Amino acid sequence: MIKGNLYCCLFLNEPQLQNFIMKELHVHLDGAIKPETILYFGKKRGIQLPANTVSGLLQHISYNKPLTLTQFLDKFAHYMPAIAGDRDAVRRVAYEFVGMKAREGIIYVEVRYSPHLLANCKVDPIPWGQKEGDLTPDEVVHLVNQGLQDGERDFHIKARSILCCMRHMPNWSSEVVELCKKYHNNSVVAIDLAGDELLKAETDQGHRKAYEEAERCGIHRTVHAGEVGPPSVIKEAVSLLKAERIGHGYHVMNDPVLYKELLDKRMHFETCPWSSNLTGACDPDFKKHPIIQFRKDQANYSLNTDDPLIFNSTIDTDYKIAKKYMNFTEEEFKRVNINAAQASFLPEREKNELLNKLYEAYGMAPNKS
Ligand SMILES: O=c1[nH]cnc2c1ncn2[C@H]1C[C@H](O)[C@@H](CO)O1
Repeated sequence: MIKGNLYCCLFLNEPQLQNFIMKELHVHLDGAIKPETILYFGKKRGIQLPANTVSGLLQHISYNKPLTLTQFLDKFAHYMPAIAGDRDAVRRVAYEFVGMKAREGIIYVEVRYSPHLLANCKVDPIPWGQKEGDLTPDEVVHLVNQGLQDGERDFHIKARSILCCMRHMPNWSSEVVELCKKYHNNSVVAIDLAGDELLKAETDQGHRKAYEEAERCGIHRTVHAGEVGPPSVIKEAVSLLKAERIGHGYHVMNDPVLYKELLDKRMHFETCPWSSNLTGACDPDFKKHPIIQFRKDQANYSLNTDDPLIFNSTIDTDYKIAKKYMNFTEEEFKRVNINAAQASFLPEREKNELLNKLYEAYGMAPNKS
């Protein structure tokens, strides 16, 4: 599956893009659903959607001019009622996700989601205005695992998952960490904290306790921080929540001392160029993007899609932006993917296997990044 010489075709059309093998660490399962699947389950379950064609639905869900993070987060409410609470839908979304990523040329992906936002039972409040049903957050994780594992078998790539706590729901977080423990290395590799980071000045006690428990039990940790929020959110993620990676993290640039400290520590930043434009996280002029500074400083970062359904994108969109506006070279794309492999939350042996695949595919000697 892995082709020897990969890069020359990167910016041509999609089938050739597969020749460049990539890793993706920051993508939301509920932001990466096929519109056809939303329509199918909406119709099957008699759930009203804003439109009944793919293009009509996309007009409501996806967009291409910057909004705020809060406005972006509101998009999920348009379609999640069609998927949440349905066993077949949850499993199918996970399965199709793996196929989608395999077609993009991704060989390893860590996909994240909130089990509570897909459930309709044993979750308080029940999300998306659903009636109470019998799908618990625990069973959601089981179903997503099945979908991901079936996808791995059929599409021949590796897919692992990260369970999200949600900033506005600190009462869900203790169960999130328990689910991480229960399904540790059965697809689930880490915990995340997602949602609107501007909600509160300080991270809620519920999240803190969950992260403490995660650290105690050897569960890997990433946190959305400094996407739209100030560097203090990143500081807190690192010092209090013991984050090993930072989701986005662009606003670290506003605190040069913290930035230097995290560069020295080799902290990994999961950057998402197109997302950062559409959520209003960064200046819309890509030539002023913090990723350019990351590149200059040879920081530890990766390139990711975040929510490709809503941003109407694939990983190719983000790579094209990096090449066109940020002067990315072949060497930098390789480095970014090696960074992603090294920062992945896989057990050491599997991580090394993947790294070796990359070195081989990129024509590099092992341990040279
Ligand atoms: O870019 C993001 N920042 C913060 N939260 C996000 C972003 N993209 C998606 N989410 C939220 C909405 C999803 O429902 C949730 C779990 O995937 O995570």
